[in-house]
Amino acid sequence: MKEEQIKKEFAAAKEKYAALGVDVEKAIEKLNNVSISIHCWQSDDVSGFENPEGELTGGIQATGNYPGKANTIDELKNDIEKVLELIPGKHRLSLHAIYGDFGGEFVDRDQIEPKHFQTWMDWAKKTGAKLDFNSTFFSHPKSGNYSLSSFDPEIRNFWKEHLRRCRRIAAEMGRQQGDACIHNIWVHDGEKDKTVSRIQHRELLKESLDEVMTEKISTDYLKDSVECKLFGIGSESYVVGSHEFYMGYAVKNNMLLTLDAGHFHPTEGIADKISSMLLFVPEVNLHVSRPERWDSDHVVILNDALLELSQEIVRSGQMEKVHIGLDYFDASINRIGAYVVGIRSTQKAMLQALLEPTEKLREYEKRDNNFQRMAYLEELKAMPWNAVYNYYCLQQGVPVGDEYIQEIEKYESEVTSKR
Ligand SMILES: C[C@H](O)[C@H](O)[C@@H](O)C(=O)CO
Ligand SMILES: [Mn+2]
Repeated sequence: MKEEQIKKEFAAAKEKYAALGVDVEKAIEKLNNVSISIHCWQSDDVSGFENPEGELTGGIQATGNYPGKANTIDELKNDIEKVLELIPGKHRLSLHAIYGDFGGEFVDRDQIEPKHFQTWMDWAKKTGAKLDFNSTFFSHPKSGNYSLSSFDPEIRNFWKEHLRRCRRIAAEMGRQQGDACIHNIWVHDGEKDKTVSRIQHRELLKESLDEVMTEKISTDYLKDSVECKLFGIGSESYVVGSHEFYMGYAVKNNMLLTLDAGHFHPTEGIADKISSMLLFVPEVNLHVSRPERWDSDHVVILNDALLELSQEIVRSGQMEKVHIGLDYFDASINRIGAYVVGIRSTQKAMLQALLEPTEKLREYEKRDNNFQRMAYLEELKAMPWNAVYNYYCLQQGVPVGDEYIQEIEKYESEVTSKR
């Protein structure tokens, strides 16, 4: 697309939005402050570098076998750098504990230390992408159905030590980057079929978390967030860390709650949860995903669920308290493409929400003018928000419109297809 055309379309869009009382430049500025936490695990189908040939367990599954996955830390870094070149704004990278730089040695989960992530911290400094972190309880011989909530004290101790170390690693990331690292805690524990000892396992999970959390670490460095789930593959009947469990836990302990779009009943969205949770927890962490009939972790696209979620984030007036992270892993398509589409779609949804004349809509709402509210909400769908996004990309020196597709094809033919 020609620069002149992009600017012309932007000028027309700006005028249209101004007529609704919307300041387009302000919306762009706010969008530019939205740092999306990019999940490292789309690049390699959640294999990691601890035991890359091992089985992916914990009730999650990456389906497909598209060539070109990242096999080494360097490949992963290169892929993420390519992604960062193709999207506007400054973003974060979310690492799982199995992605450490273990120097070819096997380092078990109860042995990991900040030093195993120092090369990542150096990379983050160099690229300007801050880090978030995730403890990894799955894909390990000691995590069958249960880890932190196991009846076996040895198993629990092993995972408590893992969690303790992950918190310290995340805190060190936060310290070095001068910005708190969000440490996400997702524990897959659960069972395939009707489970009788539900409360016992939940007591154990609570006990394990409580014990590890006695180590106080400043939220200047570390923000712990707990992620619930309704069911997984092989844990269809019972997941210890359910929504009620972690909502209760986060509220009681004043911690962050992670809402993953794929972790609820198939037709239940997470958008409407934002305004409630912000009243009871200090901040909310999101795992933006796309469940297709189940928690299938499809690439995020610009659909109604994403738009509603973005609207609720913006309308809450507390954008700075909602951390947007991505969580999907599609192994059936070009993985760089999967990242770029998901990130750009998330930004487009956020931009549409930021371009909403919310106060005007609220005025109608207050007066019970619900036809007008509905009509404007419909009209907004056809407003030229994409011209604004194109202009934002131009401003930031990244591909405009569909230009990123060619870039990805080029990277595929020159880099990923040769792996
Ligand atoms: C790999 C991630 O930690 C994982 O996807 C988790 O966040 C999740 O959502 C499990 O379903
Ligand atoms: Mn998740």
